[in-house]
Amino acid sequence: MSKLSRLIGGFVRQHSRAYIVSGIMLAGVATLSVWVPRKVGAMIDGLANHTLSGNALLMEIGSLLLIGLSIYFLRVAWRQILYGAAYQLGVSLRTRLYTRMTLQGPAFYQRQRTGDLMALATNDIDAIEMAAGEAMLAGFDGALTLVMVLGVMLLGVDWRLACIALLPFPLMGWAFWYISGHIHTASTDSLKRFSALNDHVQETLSGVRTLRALGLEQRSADQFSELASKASDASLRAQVWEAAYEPAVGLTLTAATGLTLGLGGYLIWHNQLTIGALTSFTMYLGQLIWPMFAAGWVLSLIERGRAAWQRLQPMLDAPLAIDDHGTLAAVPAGPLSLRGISYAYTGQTVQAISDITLELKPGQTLGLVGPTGSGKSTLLRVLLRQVTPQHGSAQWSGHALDAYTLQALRAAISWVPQESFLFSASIADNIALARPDATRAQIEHAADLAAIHDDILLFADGYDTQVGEKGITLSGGQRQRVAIARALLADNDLLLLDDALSAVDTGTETRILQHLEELREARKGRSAIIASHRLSSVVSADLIVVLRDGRISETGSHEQLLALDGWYASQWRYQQLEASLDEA
Ligand SMILES: Nc1ncnc2c1ncn2[C@@H]1O[C@H](COP(=O)(O)OP(=O)(O)OP(=O)(O)O)[C@@H](O)[C@H]1O
Repeated sequence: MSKLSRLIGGFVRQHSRAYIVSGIMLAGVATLSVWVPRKVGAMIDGLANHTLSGNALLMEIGSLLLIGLSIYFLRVAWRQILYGAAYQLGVSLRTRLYTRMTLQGPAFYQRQRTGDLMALATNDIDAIEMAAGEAMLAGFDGALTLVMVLGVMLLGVDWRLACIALLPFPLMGWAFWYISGHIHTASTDSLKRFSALNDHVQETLSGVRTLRALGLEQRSADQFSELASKASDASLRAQVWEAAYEPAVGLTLTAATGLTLGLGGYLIWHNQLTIGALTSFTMYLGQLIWPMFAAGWVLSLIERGRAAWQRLQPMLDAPLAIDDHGTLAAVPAGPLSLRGISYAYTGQTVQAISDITLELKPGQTLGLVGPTGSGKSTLLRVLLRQVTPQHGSAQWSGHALDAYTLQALRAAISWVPQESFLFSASIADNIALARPDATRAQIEHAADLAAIHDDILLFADGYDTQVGEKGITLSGGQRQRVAIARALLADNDLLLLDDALSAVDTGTETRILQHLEELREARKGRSAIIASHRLSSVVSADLIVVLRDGRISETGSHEQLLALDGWYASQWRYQQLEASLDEA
């Protein structure tokens, strides 16, 4: 696993200018800060010895004020420059994660929880950003101040005082090491618990109607409250450990001050040290507070960043569920041919589809029917390359499906799944999703073919009606027809309908199917695969394939299958009877 330091190192190199400029400003701040106690010490000695005139004293005070102002402005400037750069790391990590997530296939999302991924994109990346910005600079600032202050204490004031003052520091080093280990564990736990909380919120919001319908609001609220208190406990544990730095610093500095005053008093008593020098020295000791706190703070930011990076990196590096090494950038017209295709989902011993062999010529329509769970959707997923079959070969126009780039393959297919997703946008924009340049007339034509045009006109804003999260809710059947309109507008070579008419009444279904047929007549070469429970959807298909337990059990035209008197024929009779009862 690559380390956080490597990630940050690469980032610092990339933004070296910002880091160098901030570093120089910080060095300026440190130099000015170190100068102050020496000036104050000299002033005190001057006052004590009556060698400082009133004018000189005013000048000294003025120059101290000037130094204070310069320190203030330099601090503001370096923070702005540095954070501007550090936020870029957040942007770049978020973009990397987002891009990776858009490329991942269903297998990846089956393993990951949405709330967790959202937490990674927000909370965890924030923690890494802090490690690259705040921690880097506070670390540099603290280290520089420490070296300069120690240097001045040792060489500029009194080496004996410096040596005695440093005695308690190794103990503080040990305490820091011990605390940071606990912070790492507590931070990992806290990030995980925040993810779980996020996940619960996401799932509740998606399934809020089901929750309400089943009267599970209270149970869900209780679960939320439990997760929230666990998340807050975990966060508190991390904070408690972080707070432990402060007493360690306080104790060390108190011990150092005590030792300094003891030795300082002795040296003054024996005329080996001036009062001004002891004042400077204790001021320098005070200046060590910041590097000490910085060290604690930096350690905790780095541990949080490391914990976040350990969670984020596997997501960024997770191999794509579907490899995309094809080179052909377009799918030419030609037959689709499957030979002995078998596929079992990850972790499943039973194959979802077994030994599927079939051929679809350009312009043909294939009907795919079978009981629920018989493998219809899985077969369509193979064509979309959402899953990779373990056995057999799938070719389109003479090339294996994986010889095409995923982009090319999917651009040649219009897929309408069982549950279509509508984005938070207008109906027109939802239909034009695959063809944003489509004119309103083209959009309306596609909607007309999908038998949704009249429904849309009934909405107050017509095609501009907002749907999705912030808009109106379409009925299941309306949603399916908007999705079909979307697919028809895309006008690709192969149309896959996966039970896409299940929520539409039979009359509307017949109208849509008729439109599809007219469309295929008008545009030669367009093929379609219609997977459906309802046999009326596939009656006029050129070839109907019946799947049972993942295997092809019957094939033929509607008439041939009726003559075969197998599953198809008995299902047909049953569905016809059901339809006539419905009409009666
Ligand atoms: N992601 C998955 N992981 C594991 N098993 C799966 C997954 N998706 C589907 N299956 C299993 O594969 C088999 C075929 O499912 P598939 O969805 O292809 O059937 P289907 O014919 O489309 O069913 P339906 O008509 O109910 O939509 C079923 O046994 C199903 O439980």
